[in-house]
Amino acid sequence: MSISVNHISKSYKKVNALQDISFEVKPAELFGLIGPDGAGKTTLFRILTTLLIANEGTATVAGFDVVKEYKKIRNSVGYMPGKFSLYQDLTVEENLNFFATIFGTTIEENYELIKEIYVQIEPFKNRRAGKLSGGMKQKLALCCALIHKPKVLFLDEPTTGVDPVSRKEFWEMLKRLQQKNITILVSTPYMDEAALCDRIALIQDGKILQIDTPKAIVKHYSKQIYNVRASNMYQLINSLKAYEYNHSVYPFGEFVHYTDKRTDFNPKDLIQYLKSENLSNIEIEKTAATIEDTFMELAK
Ligand SMILES: Nc1ncnc2c1ncn2[C@@H]1O[C@H](COP(=O)(O)OP(=O)(O)OP(=O)(O)O)[C@@H](O)[C@H]1O
Repeated sequence: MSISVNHISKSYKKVNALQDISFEVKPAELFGLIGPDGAGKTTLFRILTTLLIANEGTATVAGFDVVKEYKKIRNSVGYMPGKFSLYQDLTVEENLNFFATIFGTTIEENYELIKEIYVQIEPFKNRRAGKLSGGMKQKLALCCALIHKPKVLFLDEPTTGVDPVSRKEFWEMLKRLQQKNITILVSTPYMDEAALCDRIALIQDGKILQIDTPKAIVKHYSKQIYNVRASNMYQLINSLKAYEYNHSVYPFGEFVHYTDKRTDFNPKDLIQYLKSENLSNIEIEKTAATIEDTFMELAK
C-alpha cells in the first residue's frame, strides 16, 4: 500500500478533528477526501506529511512510519497545502529553484515530470508568485511539490478559488501524473470533482462516512430523488420541509431535491399539497442521485 491509515485520532483541546480514521490507498491510485470545511482534511494531510503527530493510531506513507521514519517520508512525498505554499515575493522561477534546492535537486534533473505543467507558466517565469492568477499559482505550487519526483503526492484543496477551466485542466494533469506511477491523495469540497477520483472517502466532523468508487457510492443510494421547482423557491423549500412525508429536502442548483418517506409515493399527491400551499408553476421530475446526494443522506 502507498498510504495506510490505521485508527488515527487527533484532537485540539475540545475539538475532535479526527476520530478513528482508517483507510488505504493503493500504488498509483487517485484517492479523494471529500468533505466540507472543518471536516478534518487538513489535519489528516498534516499527519501524513509528518508535520503533526496523531493522538492515537498509526500510519505509513510509501512504506514508512509517519512518526519513526518521518525523514524518509519527507523525501518521498510532495505536499501542496491549501494555503501559503509559495513565496509571494519570489518569482515563478525562483520559487521552483528554491524548492529544488532544498530537496538537493535541480529543475533540469526532473524537468521531464513537470514539463507539461511548467510550459504553461514559463511565459511568466519572471513574475512574482503573488502576482499570478489563482490557476497559475496552483500550477506553480504543483510544480514545486513535484520537483523532487515524489512517490506520493498530497494535494489539499488544490482547486479552491480556481476558475472552472483551470480546474478541469488541473484534474487532467493529475490523471497524467497517475500514469507516471505517482500515488495521489487529494482533498476537495467540490462534489463534482469526486467523480474524477478512482476511490473516495466521504468525511465529515472527523469521521469517514463511506469509502468506495464514486460509481458504487452513488449506486448504494436507495431512495428516488425528485427535482422540484416552483415560482417561489424560498416558499417551496419551507412547504416541502413542512410536508409530513418528507424524508429529505435541500436546494440543489436550480431545483430542490426531494425524497419521500413512503414507498408508494405518488408525485400527484405532492403537487396537490403544494397547490394548497399557494405555490404555482410546480414542476416535479425524477432525477438520478449524485455524490452530493449520498453525502447529504449519510451526513443527516
Ligand atoms: N490548530 C488548531 N487548533 C484548534 N482547532 C483546530 C486547529 N486546526 C484545526 N482545528 C479544528 O479542527 C477541525 C478540523 O479542521 P481541519 O482544518 O483539519 O479541517 P478541513 O477539512 O481541512 O477544513 P478547512 O478546509 O476549513 O481547513 C475544525 O473544527 C477546526 O476548527
